Amino acid sequence: MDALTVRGLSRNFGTLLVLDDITFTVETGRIATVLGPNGSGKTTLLRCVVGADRPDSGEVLIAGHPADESDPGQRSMVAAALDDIDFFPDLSVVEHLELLSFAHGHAADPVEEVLTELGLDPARDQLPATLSSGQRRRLALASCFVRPRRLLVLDEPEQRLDARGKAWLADRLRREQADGTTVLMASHDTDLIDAVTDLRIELGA
Ligand SMILES: Nc1ncnc2c1ncn2[C@@H]1O[C@H](COP(=O)(O)OP(=O)(O)OP(=O)(O)O)[C@@H](O)[C@H]1O
Repeated sequence: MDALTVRGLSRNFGTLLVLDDITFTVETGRIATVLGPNGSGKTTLLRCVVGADRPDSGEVLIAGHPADESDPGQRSMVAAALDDIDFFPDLSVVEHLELLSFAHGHAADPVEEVLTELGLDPARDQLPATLSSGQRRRLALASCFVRPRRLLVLDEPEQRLDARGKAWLADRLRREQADGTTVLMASHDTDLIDAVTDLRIELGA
């Protein structure tokens, strides 16, 4: 079964044609990376895949079905960390993760494990506004890992991570893959791309 199919997808903003007839398929358990210079449409493509933006033409199929944000079954399959994550200002790090884990009905309770893995345990009681930019990025990634997922969509997940964080990320993505999760990410980090990518999706400038 193909986890993700994008077919003939186009998106323009006014006269600017950002995505021009993009087609690709990602098989289950593969890691696909969207590559391209600044402004080439990587974020726009990921936003169209998760339903945060609508393409002008073309379609997105998730596990063979048209992408539909209002479908609870499909929503529960897709975990995303794009670059516009809003946190609840009055919920601490641990409260955020507990809320997400609970709301998505995760069978296990992975919050403590994920806090430790992401190095967020010392900041567990802090509010988002008091976190460093790297810690906020880690919280965004942690939010994906405390919930069930079959498709993981990440926009430049390496952003703001230190060297150890980047090494962890490559390892984590390989573990996601080993668990049968499909990954679609945009990245500029050649080490990460070379370490994990099965399928390269190149966008022009
Ligand atoms: N809502 C919008 N309205 C107008 N233009 C937009 C909008 N969203 C994106 N764009 C434009 O579309 C183009 C692609 O943007 P996008 O963020 O998808 O690029 P990107 O490949 O992710 O870039 P980067 O590598 O810098 O993150 C840019 O020229 C951007 O200015």
